[in-house]
Formats: sequence, C-alpha cells, structure tokens
Amino acid sequence: MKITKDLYQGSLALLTDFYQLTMAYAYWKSGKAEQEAVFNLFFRKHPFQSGFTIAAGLEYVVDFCNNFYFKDDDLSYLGQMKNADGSPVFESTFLAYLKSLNFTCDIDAVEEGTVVFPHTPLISVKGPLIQCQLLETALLNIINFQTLIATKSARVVLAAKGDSVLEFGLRRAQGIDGALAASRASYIGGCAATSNVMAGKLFGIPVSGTHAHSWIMSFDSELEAFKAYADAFPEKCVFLVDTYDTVAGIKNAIEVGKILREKGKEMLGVRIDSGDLAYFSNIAREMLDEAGFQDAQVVASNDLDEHIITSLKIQEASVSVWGVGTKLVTAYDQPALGAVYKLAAIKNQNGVWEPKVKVSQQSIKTNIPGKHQVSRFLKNGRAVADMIFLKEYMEGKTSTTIIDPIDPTKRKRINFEDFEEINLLKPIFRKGTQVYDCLKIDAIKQNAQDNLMYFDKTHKRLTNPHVYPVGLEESLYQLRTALVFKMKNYDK
Ligand SMILES: Nc1ncnc2c1ncn2[C@@H]1O[C@H](COP(=O)(O)OP(=O)(O)OP(=O)(O)O)[C@@H](O)[C@H]1O
Ligand SMILES: O=P(O)(O)OC[C@H]1O[C@H](OP(=O)(O)OP(=O)(O)O)[C@H](O)[C@@H]1O
Ligand SMILES: O=C(O)c1cccnc1
Ligand SMILES: [Mg+2]
Repeated sequence: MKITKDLYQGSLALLTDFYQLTMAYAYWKSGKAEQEAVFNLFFRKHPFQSGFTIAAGLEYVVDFCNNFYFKDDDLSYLGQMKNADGSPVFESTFLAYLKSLNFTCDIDAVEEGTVVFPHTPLISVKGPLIQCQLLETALLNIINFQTLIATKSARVVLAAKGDSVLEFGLRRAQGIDGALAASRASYIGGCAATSNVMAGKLFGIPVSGTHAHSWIMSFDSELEAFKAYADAFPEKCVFLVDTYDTVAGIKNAIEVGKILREKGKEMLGVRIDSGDLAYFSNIAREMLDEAGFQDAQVVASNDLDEHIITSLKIQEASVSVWGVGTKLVTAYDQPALGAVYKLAAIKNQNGVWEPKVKVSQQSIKTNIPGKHQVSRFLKNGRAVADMIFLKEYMEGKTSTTIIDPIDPTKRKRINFEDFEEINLLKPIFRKGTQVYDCLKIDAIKQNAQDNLMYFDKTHKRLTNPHVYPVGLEESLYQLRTALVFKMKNYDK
C-alpha cells in the first residue's frame, strides 16, 4: 500500500515540529546542512510494564521516506511565514534548497514484528544532518504509536492463550489515523481480525463482526430478530444474547440455531456483552453443549483488556473468542510509548566520525554514541541476550562482556562460538534508494509470533516480568563512559 498516496495524497514533509524546520534553516545558514550524521531511534522503557515490545510501523516509515519532498504549496506556506518584524522566517534561497532536496539517507531498521528492548535502536539513520533532522518527528510519530499498539495487542493475545481476539476499537480510537494504524498494529500483535472495514481494505487485514443491540431492538422480539438475521446471514450467525435477559437470549439463539441446522447451516455462536462474563459464558457453554451445539463459540466483549481476560481465564470462563476495543486501540493504561531519536555521531570537517553523547542528570537519558549494530544471541532456539555494539570494535574478538547501560554492575560474558547470532538491524535504504522489500502484513504478524517464541515465558509474563538482558559491548560501554567524563570535564 502507498500510505502517503492512499491515505494522505502525497508527501508528508510538513508533518513535523516547526523547530525541525527552523533548525534545518539554521543548519543550512551555517553551512552544516550536508554534514553527515547518525541518529538512532530507541525507547528507554517497555510500555505497560511489559517484559517485551513488538516493533511496528516500518512500512509507513519506508513510504514516508520514499515520498519525502516539499511540494510547491508546502513551500508557499513556509514562504509566507513572517517574523515579528515582518521579515520572512525562511529566505527564498532556502526554500529553493528545500525544493531541490532529495532523500539520500542510509536507513537500517529492525523488521516489523521483531521483539525489541530498551536502548536498542529500532531505526538508525545516516545522512546529511538536515535530512536526518527533518525525519525525526514523523518517524517517532509512526513508530511510537504502532509499536505501542502492537505490544498491547500481543499482551491481549497472550492472555487469551490461543483463543481468537477480534479488534473492535474503531469507534473509540484516537481519530481516523489513530484507528487505522491501531487496527494494523493490533493485527501485527496477533489479533485475528478487525471490525474496521477501511483497515481491512487498505492493509489486507481480515474483517469480521457480529451485530449490535440496535438490531435486536428494532424488532418486536429478540427471537424475531435472530430469525431475520439468520435469513440474511445463515453462514455468519453470532447472536448477541444480552439485550434483555441473557439466559432467555441463549435459549432464543439455540432455537434459531436448530432452524438453521435443519437448513444445513450451523450457528457460529453467541456473544455476551455485559454482566458477569464468567458466570454467563459458563451458562451459555452448558446450554449450547446440552442442545448439541458443542462447536458454537462463546464470544465475550465489554471493556476487556489483558488483565480482565487473565482473570476470566483463572475463573474458568467458557469464552473462546474475545472482542477487544477501547482498551486495546487507545492503549488505555499507557497512552504513549516514549521512543526518542538522538544524534549519536557526526562526521567532522576532516571526514572523521565523532561519536556524540547528551549527558543527562538521569543516567537513563544519557544516549549511546555511535552507529550501532544489535545482535541477538540464541542458544537452543532461546534468546539469551541482546548486544549493542560498534562494528569497528569487534574485529578479531571471539568473546566479550556486555554491560547493562544503566547499571554497570550487571554484566554477561558472551563467548561467540556458544551462540547463534542474529543481526537485528537490516539495511532498508542506501543513499536514499530502498533496498528492502517490506514484509506483507501476514508475514509481519508471523514474525511477531515467531519472535515471541524465542523468549522464555518469564519475559512474557504480564505482571512483573523477568528482565531480559540487553547490554553494551564492553568497548562501546568504555567509549560512552569516556565521552561522558570528557563532557563533564571529569578527565581534567
Ligand atoms: N467475571 C468477571 N471477572 C472480572 N471482570 C469481569 C467479569 N465479568 C465482567 N467483567 C468486566 O467487568 C466490567 C463490567 O463493566 P460494567 O459494569 O460497565 O458492565 P455491565 O454493567 O456488565 O455492562 P454494560 O454497562 O455494558 O451494560 C467490564 O470491564 C467487564 O469486562
Ligand atoms: O468494550 P470495547 O472493548 O470497547 O469493545 C467494543 C464495544 O463496542 C460495542 O458496544 P458499545 O461499547 O458501543 O456499547 P455498549 O457499551 O452499550 O455495549 C460492543 O458491544 C463492545 O461492548
Ligand atoms: O462486530 C461486533 O460485534 C462489534 C463491532 C464493533 C464494536 N463492537 C462489536
Ligand atoms: Mg461498551
């Protein structure tokens, strides 16, 4: 899908914070626009106190970069901006420069569906400073949201323990794009289908659904309503049984199920959308089984999330399909992922790369300098640690120590020959040309499931998960420490 074309009719270069454009102007003015830089996009903490995060949104990023140019009307808009003294904010030669700007960056990124951890880059961008800077806001906007929702979805799907989860969020999502991107990310995280028809069309996601209380209420009786629905959709009957009295509703569903069966059709199930879902789902299961409808599903909905689903599982509720809306697509308990995009290296006037750190009062906010690679080490098909490293420091090494970026007392010795090593960052663009074929949506979803299989269940526990080790390769750790000391003048 051409996201920019199909959804937004063209380039999204103005989908940025104003300060990116003022910096771009100032870079240009001071002759630094074309100086080469490296920026890394990463987050510092998993969302939802999760033990893992699922990366999502890369296809949007690829499309954004492929369509990164300033249209004439974008430039006219920027051209009419005035300073307080009436002078133009951007001089016309700068606007002409923007018009001629071609995307020429190298981009490496983890594939969508990859399980990722704090501090490791999801995207690394190398290119002219001005271009790297102008990508920041859109990349963060795209990756933060889709990664957040894919992770929430994976948690809900894990809680459902193999049952299907249907995403019902459109009506409560954060606006139109919030809904579309959330449906895409929910599918990546493991939902079986969406109720959002436009997401189905745009992204190739299966769509499904039942019917609402209004359908029942538009008839004189529930039984009449079920019969009429069965006439219209004999193959797709999931009857919503809680409009008036849930037990009576289940009886009516069974009655219409029998009529359908006489015609050679099978009722798919019933949906319960209120009340005690453990109690009513068990009653529904018993009544359906007793009437010979062992294959009929019990669908539950109503403000569900991973925690309520877990509780209902513990209560041995007989639900086999879960409809989850609001709390999934709005990431109800954590509305944003805090990924950031930080300058990590810059090429100086002599053509030498200089690693860069921003020193923070909070050590978690001190970034990791340099152009990173990330390796995942596996043993017997199980991920044991991720290592952030600089390629140039690895030549000839057969073993190393990885060091936790926040707590240097946490370390792990890695003998390379003991492990299978996977490189997580893949080449996506080289000098502005796309060199990567984006995965199809079903392959991304599969990638997420396959990736989760690498991790022990202790990391996937929904509360207080075991922390998976991610460390800086020792020479990168030393580089960072030396740079921090230098910036703080501790080495003087
Ligand atoms: N057995 C259960 N254990 C834990 N949570 C449950 C159980 N049954 C239902 N819930 C959850 O409790 C909440 C009940 O919410 P609420 O009281 O608003 O619904 P309701 O009154 O049953 O239905 P509605 O207001 O939609 O008619 C929902 O989040 C639902 O998912
Ligand atoms: O609860 P969610 O996870 O968001 O799932 C979607 C909800 O949307 C529908 O009803 P709606 O909430 O519009 O009306 P209701 O509260 O009266 O059921 C549906 O019946 C679910 O309850
Ligand atoms: O198809 C459904 O049952 C559905 C769709 C959207 C919201 N709630 C339920
Ligand atoms: Mg509701």
